Amino acid sequence: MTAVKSPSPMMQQYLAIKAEHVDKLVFYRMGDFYELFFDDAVAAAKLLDITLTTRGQYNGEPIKMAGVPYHSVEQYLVKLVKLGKSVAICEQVGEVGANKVVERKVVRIVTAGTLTDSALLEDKQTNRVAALFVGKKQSALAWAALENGEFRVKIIQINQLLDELARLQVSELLVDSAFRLPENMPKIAINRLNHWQFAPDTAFKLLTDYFGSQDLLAFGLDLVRHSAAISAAGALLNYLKITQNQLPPHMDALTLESETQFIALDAATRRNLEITATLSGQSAPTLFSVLDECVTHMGSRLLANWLHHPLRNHDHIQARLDAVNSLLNHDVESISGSLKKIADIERIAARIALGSARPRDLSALRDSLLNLMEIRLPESSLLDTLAACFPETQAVAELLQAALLPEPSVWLKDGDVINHQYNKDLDELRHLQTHGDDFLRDLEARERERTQLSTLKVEFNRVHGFYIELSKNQSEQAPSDYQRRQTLKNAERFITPELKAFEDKFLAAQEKALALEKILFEQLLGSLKDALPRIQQTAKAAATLDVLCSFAHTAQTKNYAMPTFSHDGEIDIENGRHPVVEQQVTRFTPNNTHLNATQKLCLLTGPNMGGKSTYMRQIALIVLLAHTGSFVPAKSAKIGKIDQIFTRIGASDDLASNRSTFMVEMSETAYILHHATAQSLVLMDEVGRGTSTFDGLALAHAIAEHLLMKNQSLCLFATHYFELTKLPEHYPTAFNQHLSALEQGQDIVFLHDVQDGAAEKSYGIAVAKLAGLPQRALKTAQKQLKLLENQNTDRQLDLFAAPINDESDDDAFSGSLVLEKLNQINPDDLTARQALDLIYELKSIGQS
Ligand SMILES: Nc1ncnc2c1ncn2[C@@H]1O[C@H](COP(=O)(O)OP(=O)(O)OP(=O)(O)O)[C@@H](O)[C@H]1O
Repeated sequence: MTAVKSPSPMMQQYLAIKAEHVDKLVFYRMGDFYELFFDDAVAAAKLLDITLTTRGQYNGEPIKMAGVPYHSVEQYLVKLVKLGKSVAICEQVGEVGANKVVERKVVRIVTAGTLTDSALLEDKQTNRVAALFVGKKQSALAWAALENGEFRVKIIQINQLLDELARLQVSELLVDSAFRLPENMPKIAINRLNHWQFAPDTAFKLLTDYFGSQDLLAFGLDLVRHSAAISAAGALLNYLKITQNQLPPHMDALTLESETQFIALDAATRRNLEITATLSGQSAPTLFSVLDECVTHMGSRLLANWLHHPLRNHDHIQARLDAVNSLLNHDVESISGSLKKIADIERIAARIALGSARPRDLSALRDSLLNLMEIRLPESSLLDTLAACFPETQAVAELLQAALLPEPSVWLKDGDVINHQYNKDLDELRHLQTHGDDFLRDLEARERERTQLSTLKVEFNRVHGFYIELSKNQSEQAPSDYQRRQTLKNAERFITPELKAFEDKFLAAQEKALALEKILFEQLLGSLKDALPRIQQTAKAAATLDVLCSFAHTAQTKNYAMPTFSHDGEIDIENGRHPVVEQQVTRFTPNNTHLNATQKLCLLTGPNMGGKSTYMRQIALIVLLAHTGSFVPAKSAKIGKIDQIFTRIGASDDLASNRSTFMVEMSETAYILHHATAQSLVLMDEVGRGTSTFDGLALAHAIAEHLLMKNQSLCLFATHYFELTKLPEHYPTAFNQHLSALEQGQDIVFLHDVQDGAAEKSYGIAVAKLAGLPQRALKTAQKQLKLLENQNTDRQLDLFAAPINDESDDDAFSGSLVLEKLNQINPDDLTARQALDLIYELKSIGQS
């Protein structure tokens, strides 16, 4: 029987650490490498494409091992985090001793949502981690961005989860271990927490301790009404504490977000409008890629956030618009020029908070703060507020100016970070070193004089320290007090007692100086931590200014106009353009849009490729842009109160969740019909086309009617079903428009021009010709079409003749139509004849 050897002390240490981080890959530091063992090694070898080897034995089996060099660890971490893995970084924290295993500790856990290293983060994307709590009565989502101290929570319905994740662009979600994820989850890292980690009492205590308050009422949260929100926020804070090995000190408030703050966009709408990603997942061309003229990464990230969070409050929007307008009349270029010199101080602030800032972070912060103070802004209420932020960090800039060398070393361990005249002791130690040069020159001169040896030099190198060097020829004549230190091919190096004494003093001074610089740097970080709220505020102000300048720049170069707002339900756009498509075509045809109380649902017809989707999206994008405070691609735009934008555009199979095109289409439509209000903007593109013609037509008709009568939203309804163009005859708030095209022989020319009335034909065959369908197939299609048209004149599908079974609903529809009609008239303005006509009209509505 072979005795099983007990694991080595090092392996025992590893196993103990691994036991605490079962679900993570443990990167175990050994000298210049991070090593992974057992299953972690197998997984890492596969994921990172690195060599799998073995080292020693455990339970009689070779231990599998894989490793990555410590100096290039970041590239491996990026890969793993992108694949949704979490990594526990285990460092050597004790002194390396001869006979014992060096002490090691997990110093941080790297997860997708909690990264702060600049090398691991996307420059233009805010990285967020969220925690979901699902309670019996209430559910809540809390989220945080370590890079800027954002910490928020919102009470949500569980079916809104995907919309919220899309809005916040979350990269990591924490859920209860028992939670069943929805089928069509986006590809983000999921980490499961134990149920107890959401316990409201523990969460409440953690949060109140963190904020140093007795309760959370200052944040609008009380334990009875918001226990779900408190659970979610507490679990999240605890997770941050574990991953960062400390409570992040820079989240100074927990904000309870309300439903009414932003225009709501569901996940499908964000996708369809291609705000920050194209439908195929690319980063360009998108609304963001076209608008991003920001010169700082902070600005770009804030712009992306603004585009995903259109405001509802007209005053707040107007403040942004006024600022853009003021900048337009000023020299925007010079402000942008100054902003270009600003570093990513938002992320530097986070690194200061977490104690990982490096010397060059602080010098960049110093230079940025000084530059910001030089910027002069034109007047506007918002710009005045921003301008007032910059001097707030003057004291910080001055402290950094005093404390840091103009160009400090990259690494603190190399010294030369702290400024001269900042600390007396450091100056003295440094003096000893510079003074050392004089001493050496003096020694060299004296020794040459004494020995009369012409090749004698006194020098220093990092490995061998100080030495006196003589050429081979003259080395034999070295005085007796010269002790040999090193023999080279052509020279001998010596040391003397005097030089040795100096070396000891010099090296001690150097060591002391380095140690002192380290202490001073830590102290500096400590003082900066106290100033964090002001630094964060300045960072936010700089980012805001950058976005406003970007808006002004776009307005100027792309000919955008300032939108205006009203309290009515209307969208009135003159010469509107699609911000992205107009950049891609040589000549974009602008179009007008008039949606209001009398024209609520526009039935949009026209040939394929005629520009229907572009036109519909451009309206949504103009509305969205206006609510971010940007000027808009139009000659003018007046927009009423909007609460939500819905889109049902395009047919894409949701293969991941095994839902057919038609199923996706219907569930998105169902969601819209359940949620759209009279203040919503709804875009429907060819609903019903995913099923048979009659089913599709009947559904499209019913959906349009529902939108008209129940939701009463402002709506664009693109369709190929010509039968639907009869709707306006029965519903006065529906109206027809079409995208025009010209037929030249068998060919078709798209004019992309929106005109009143319905399209006369669909031009399907002409478009198919354009797409290169073989002549023979085209001819057959033409014949077939003639046949079908002849048959159909006899059996035209009459949707409006068909009785609707649900009489009560029918009555309600007619009733509301009558009411709507009555609301539109002023009896005093009617002649007797008009009044009589009106009675006939009302009667006919009742009978229809
Ligand atoms: N207003 C416009 N001015 C110039 N070009 C336009 C305009 N609108 C659309 N286009 C061009 O026409 C192309 C087709 O437009 P779009 O996809 O909107 O057509 P569609 O009617 O929705 O087609 P389908 O019914 O096949 O989806 C666009 O990619 C764009 O190049």
